[in-house]
Amino acid sequence: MLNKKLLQAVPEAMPYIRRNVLFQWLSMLCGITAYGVLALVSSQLILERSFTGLGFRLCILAAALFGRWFFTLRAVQASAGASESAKRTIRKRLLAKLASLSWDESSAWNTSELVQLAGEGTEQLESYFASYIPQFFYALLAPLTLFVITLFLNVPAAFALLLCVPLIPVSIVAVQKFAKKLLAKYWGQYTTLGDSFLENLQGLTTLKIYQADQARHEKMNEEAENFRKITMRVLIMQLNSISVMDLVAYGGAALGMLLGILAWRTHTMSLFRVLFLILIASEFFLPMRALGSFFHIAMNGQAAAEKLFTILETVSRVPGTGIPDSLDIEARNLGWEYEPGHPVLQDVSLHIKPGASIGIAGQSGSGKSTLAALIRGRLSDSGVTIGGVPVPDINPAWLQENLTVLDHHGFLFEGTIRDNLCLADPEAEDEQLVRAMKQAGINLPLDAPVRENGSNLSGGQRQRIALARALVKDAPVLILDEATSAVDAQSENAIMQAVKGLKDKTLIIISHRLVNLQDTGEILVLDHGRPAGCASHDSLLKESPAYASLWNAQQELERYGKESA
Ligand SMILES: Nc1ncnc2c1ncn2[C@@H]1O[C@H](COP(=O)(O)OP(=O)(O)OP(=O)(O)O)[C@@H](O)[C@H]1O
Repeated sequence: MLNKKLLQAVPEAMPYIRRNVLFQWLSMLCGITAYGVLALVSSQLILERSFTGLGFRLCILAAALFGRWFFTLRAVQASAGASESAKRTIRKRLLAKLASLSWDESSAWNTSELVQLAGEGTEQLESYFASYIPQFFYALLAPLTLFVITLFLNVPAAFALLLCVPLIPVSIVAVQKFAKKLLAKYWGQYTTLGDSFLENLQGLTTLKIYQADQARHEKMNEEAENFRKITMRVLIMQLNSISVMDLVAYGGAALGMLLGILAWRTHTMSLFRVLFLILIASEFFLPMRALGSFFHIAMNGQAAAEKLFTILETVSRVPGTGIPDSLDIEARNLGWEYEPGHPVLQDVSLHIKPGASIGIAGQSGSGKSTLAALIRGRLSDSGVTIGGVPVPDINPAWLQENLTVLDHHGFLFEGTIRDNLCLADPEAEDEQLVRAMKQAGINLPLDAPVRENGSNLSGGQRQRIALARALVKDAPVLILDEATSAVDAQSENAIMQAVKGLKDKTLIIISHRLVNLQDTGEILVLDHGRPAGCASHDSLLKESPAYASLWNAQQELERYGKESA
């Protein structure tokens, strides 16, 4: 009934949990005192019809009620503390873990699942720490305390009440196995629905263009209906088990009261004792009954926790600490496969000296971006070295400092152009920013507003601002991975001109348009992941049939394009 792993995951919550249990216990003692005074005053009024000492007793009653209110308040505060520390710790650990994973390690989880776990999943764990765990200990402590008190009132009733209490946890354990399976399924459907929703939202324009939105809508309705059904099954299971617990709790309390009344009728118990027993009998069961209701919330939290732990327990690569002493990039007989038995790169060798420029060419799917990802450390393989140090062993901060990548869609954030450029260097002066903009061939004011993802700019403007940002960063190695594939010819020229002007940088340029690679020192040609030549443009035309056929096909296409224009 207790998840040790979860408890150990948030040791910070333990002091709050201990305080919560203590305050609940003190609150219960105050409640018992109040019941005791009530029973005493009532029996006095009934039997003696006298008001002697009533004022004093009422003062004790008021003090006991105040104590109950005060300690309950403190228990609630401790509960809030436990919940806050649990949420903070779990979210921190989750984010730290995700940040420590390499790109290929983290791509095993999709975005919406992670968002759901960090949000809703962690919220559900909050109830586990704030309500379930303290209640678990309190529900053990309370009946034992009441048992000791009841022993002074009536021994058979005390034993009867104590023996009925464990029936509640027994019923909880009985549903636990079934509930666990059901809740795992519930979480599975919840994340699937979240995934579909996010994917459909992101691809809504495409769905509309291809008039596929209606079909997707129906599919999502189907998934939502399945989720509704499983939610109903969870609720039915919870309501049924709560009904069983109610039966045990109130049935047990009634039994205790009955035994007390019978003892009173046979004159073996005073009226005060009977009244006191009647008042406290339900208190025996209420903590266990509350534990039962929290149990269902806790089970939900545990289903989310199972998923959280699969992430937290992922053995991630220890980040490298190496600092290369040169920018010599080398790969010897490099191979890579995303899935076992499906090689994407085989036998690739290259050597890029500092300040050199290299083009990577090949048909779509030939492994160009994969090679770039290996060079920049996004995939954990030690086949590429920089300055003799395998890339995964290099300090990630060093890699980020020295390598900059510009892909086909440089992301722009909401704000101004200045805000976006200053991401690369928060200290950069306006003069430096303007120079980079000029170099990238863009003529817009630094304070020009940028909407989310640059939606108020043209594709060409967006990409040129992204290049300007890369220039502000001024890293010695610049990787362009299809940086011009989504822009107009004018922007493509401006970007390529700017790149050609970067004489002091190591340039790795991946482009489908081979004219963009023509001026690089060397071009590595990939054919289905295998090297098919590495030389200058002119030599490759003669020596590499794969390159020559790519070039000729492109020339043919461009000629056709010009003629038909
Ligand atoms: N994350 C991934 N998981 C599994 N396979 C992948 C992954 N990324 C790429 N691939 C596969 O690896 C192969 C090479 O992909 P890569 O993106 O490196 O090719 P590319 O030459 O850059 O293609 P393009 O020119 O179209 O961008 C493809 O068959 C692709 O399906």
